[in-house]
Amino acid sequence: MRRWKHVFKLDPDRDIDDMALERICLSGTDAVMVGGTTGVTFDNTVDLLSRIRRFEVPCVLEISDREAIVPGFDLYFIPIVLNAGDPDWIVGHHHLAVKDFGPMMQWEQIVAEGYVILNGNSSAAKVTRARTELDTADVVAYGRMAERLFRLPVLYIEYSGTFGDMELVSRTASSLEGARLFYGGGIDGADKARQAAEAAHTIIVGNAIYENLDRALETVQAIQDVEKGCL
Ligand SMILES: CC(C)=CCC/C(C)=C/CC/C(C)=C/CC/C(C)=C/CC/C(C)=C/CC/C(C)=C/CC/C(C)=C/COP(=O)(O)OP(=O)(O)O
Ligand SMILES: O=P(O)(O)OC[C@@H](O)CO
Ligand SMILES: [Mg+2]
Repeated sequence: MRRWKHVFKLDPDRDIDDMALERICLSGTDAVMVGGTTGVTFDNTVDLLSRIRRFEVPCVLEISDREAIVPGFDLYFIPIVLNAGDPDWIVGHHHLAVKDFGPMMQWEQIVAEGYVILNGNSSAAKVTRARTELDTADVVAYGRMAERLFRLPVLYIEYSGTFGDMELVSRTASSLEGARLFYGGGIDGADKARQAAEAAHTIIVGNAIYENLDRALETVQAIQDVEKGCL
């Protein structure tokens, strides 16, 4: 996970045909993450996992619903929304899930993500009642809390559905000393992928898969170009 530069996020609540799924899984992306804010069920998650498992790409579940925790993923990513207005999305659902699953959890498969949600119009912001009116200093402070207070391995800056402020992302990444900065939101092609990859450690491409697959696939090569430029 610490070496991932590019991840595709597939939503179990959205349709993807076999050909498109094959192109995603064979694209050269570092991993496929399964997740979404609404409409994620046990059944649609099992279905997507079994289709992805025809390929060798690492496959992780980002849990957003306790009813849709499916065995068989390589890793489980657990969002903790640091700027949630409703504490259930910081510790509440997690507490109930650990109460149910605690005895059978393989903790080495668990990756906790400190989320900061910055697009107030996104489903994730609405569900968690996120306080999105934040400036760079606020987000840097959340980053320091994530890695220093809570020892989280990942800070996820989430602009889901819109392309964010890369200056803010870059300054936050620079302030982290060990945690990885994941950036997701509005990466719809190579140009935005390059900008995001210059600011963050790992970029996540979601909606573009469903909106323009060819352009979404170009983001993988764009990351490789940024990497070569850094050598
Ligand atoms: C045997 C077995 C199965 C063992 C498994 C054990 C295991 C892994 C247990 C897990 C225990 C645990 C701590 C679970 C957490 C439970 C939980 C529900 C936590 C809350 C997560 C959370 C804060 C969700 C809020 C929403 C959110 C941040 C979702 C993340 C994904 C996201 C933002 C997607 C974007 O959504 P999208 O649908 O694309 O949005 P748009 O419509 O805007 O595009
Ligand atoms: O869907 P987009 O806007 O690409 O965002 C990706 C991801 O961060 C969503 O959780
Ligand atoms: Mg989405």
